[in-house]
Amino acid sequence: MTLPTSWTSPPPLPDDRFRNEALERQAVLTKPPGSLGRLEEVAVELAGQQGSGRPSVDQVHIAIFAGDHGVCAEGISAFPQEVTGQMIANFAHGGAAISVMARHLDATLEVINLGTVTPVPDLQGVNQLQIAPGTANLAVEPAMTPHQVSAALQAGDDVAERAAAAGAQLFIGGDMGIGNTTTAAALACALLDASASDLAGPGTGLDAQGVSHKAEVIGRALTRHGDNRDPLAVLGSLGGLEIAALTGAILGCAARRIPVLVDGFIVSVAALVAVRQQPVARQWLHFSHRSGEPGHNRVLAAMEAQPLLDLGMRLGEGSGAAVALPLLRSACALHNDMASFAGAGVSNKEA
Ligand SMILES: O=C(O)c1ccc[n+]([C@@H]2O[C@H](COP(=O)([O-])O)[C@@H](O)[C@H]2O)c1
Ligand SMILES: Cc1cc2nc[nH]c2cc1C
Repeated sequence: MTLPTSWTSPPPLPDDRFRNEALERQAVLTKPPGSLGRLEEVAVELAGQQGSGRPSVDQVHIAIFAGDHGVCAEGISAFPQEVTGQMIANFAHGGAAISVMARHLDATLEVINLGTVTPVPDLQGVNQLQIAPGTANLAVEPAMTPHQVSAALQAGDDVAERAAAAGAQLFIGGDMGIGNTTTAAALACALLDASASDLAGPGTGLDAQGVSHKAEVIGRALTRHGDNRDPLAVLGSLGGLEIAALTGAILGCAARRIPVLVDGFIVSVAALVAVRQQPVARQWLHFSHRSGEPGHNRVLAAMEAQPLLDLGMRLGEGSGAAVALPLLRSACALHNDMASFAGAGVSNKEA
């Protein structure tokens, strides 16, 4: 399998000097130490990641990765497969949740169609790659060929390259793919040695009977796959085109020193594949929200991730990350612009 050239060595580490300086600055700002809670940690991590004394997430690059899933043949989603292609058009026309949020946040938005079952017309802002007309049915055969995995990883890395060239200070990846909660759950089961019933959830809205059928389909896929735990082998066997591209984008951002704000269940599973492939990539990740999809908890725990928000969102598209972005902006503004005890003439804590 050919891997993106940005992966020839492990990702760099964030810059400890800027991280430590940011910690020292937090200690002298006019507030009791720690009183801004997680916002302090966010600013300190961003300072180290950006190698800057004034962290900023004004310039944000959002990319939505879309693809179809052969496992839909097993009846595992509440929605029909053609919605994937229809939603790509909705992203381009500005009517999807992430389209609204990208405008609201003044972020760049691009859409990458990795491969749909129904053809999608040429649309402005949509990069049509069509690596395959969706994946194969992972319950009966490997979802992707090694060539397809390579092409999808490279597509993600290309997005990271574009984000870097545009001067992005933060990257948000989103997903769109009917059936991809089955795919993501299967991937997570294989990587975490979890059982299908632990990680199968309602996705777009299955009832309890639908969820138990979905767990049975995932169980069949896991039996077929066997016990190979190599992250890219698992990705090829049980993954999706958009999930592979997200993995490529996350590792591509880490390689280029761009912090990533991780969205919900599907993007977190792509991040898990990335972290299993290159553990240092974890140091470039911020976690935005806890999805309503129940399997998300296990995936977050495996990366020791504490998401910022828990709003019961389960949309995908990068929407949870977009909703959390203002928290990162607040963290930066407070870190950069608050007065120090000495500067404001405020007495510090008693020694
Ligand atoms: O990211 C999440 O947390 C999430 C949770 C549930 C559903 N989704 C979205 O819903 C679609 C997949 O759901 P399903 O039921 O078709 O597997 C896909 O387009 C995802 O973006 C996303
Ligand atoms: C309408 C719709 C929008 C979505 N956005 C992400 N996943 C989705 C699934 C559906 C069904």
